[in-house]
Amino acid sequence: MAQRIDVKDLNIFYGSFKAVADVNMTIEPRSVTAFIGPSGCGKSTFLRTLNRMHEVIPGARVEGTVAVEGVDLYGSEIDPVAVRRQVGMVFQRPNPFPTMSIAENVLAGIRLNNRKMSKSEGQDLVEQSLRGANLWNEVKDRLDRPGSGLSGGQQQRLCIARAIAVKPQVLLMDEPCSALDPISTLAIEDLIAELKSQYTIVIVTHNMQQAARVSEKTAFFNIAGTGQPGRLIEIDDTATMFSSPKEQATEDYISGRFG
Ligand SMILES: Nc1ncnc2c1ncn2[C@@H]1O[C@H](COP(=O)(O)OP(=O)(O)OP(=O)(O)O)[C@@H](O)[C@H]1O
Repeated sequence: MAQRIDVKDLNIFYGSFKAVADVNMTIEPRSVTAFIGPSGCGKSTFLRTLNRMHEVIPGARVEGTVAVEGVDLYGSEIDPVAVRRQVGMVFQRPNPFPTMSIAENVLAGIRLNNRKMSKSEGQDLVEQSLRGANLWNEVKDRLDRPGSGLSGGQQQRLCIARAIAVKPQVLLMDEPCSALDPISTLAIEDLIAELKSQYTIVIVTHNMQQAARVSEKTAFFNIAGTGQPGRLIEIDDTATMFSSPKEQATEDYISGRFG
């Protein structure tokens, strides 16, 4: 199911402000790629262009291409809704639908996509997705209770279950652990390690140890100054990035000298 992403000459705008300039990168399937860099360098903005969430913001647009398995997501014949089904997203704050039950939350993405399924098919998918998100054992006896009654870490795993229920090829995660305690963070990191055998995973994180723990590749973004666009400085194997990066700016950031 995992797919490769090729980004070419990507420039990202909010109105006339160029927020990110000239990104070229390949994101490998069945692996985790981490985006790191100082605040405002455009990590989240870039992440949102990988499933066309960026253009939901009025005035926001991109130039360049984002190809998933060779197909440009921004091609004129491409339906953005289909893109978001293929490329799922998990956000910083767990955001289950508060009035829906745990089971309904898992199926919410399917329902939005208007897919009809029988009750037993729905039940199977709920179980399969919750198992996939390492949450089944904790919630199997209260599937009809509100998703908002779970702990923060459980809610985030519920959101991951909701994302994988639509069977995406790619999972984008924007600081998925920043609102979680260390134990829940570990649970999510373990889950990411399991999911990467099936999905292409991209994670934005401020936590350098987390990038080192979970990812195969790390991309460092930087910004030259206020009002300047963010740029990709380098992307390499995570072990190399954290031991012998090619660029001085990467070394300075990783060693905590700035950012
Ligand atoms: N909705 C928006 N409208 C206009 N400008 C925006 C919008 N969202 C982000 N920006 C700007 O785009 C630039 C990149 O922001 P972005 O949030 O992508 O950075 P980031 O690296 O993810 O930062 P952080 O680590 O603080 O989350 C910033 O200058 C930001 O102010």
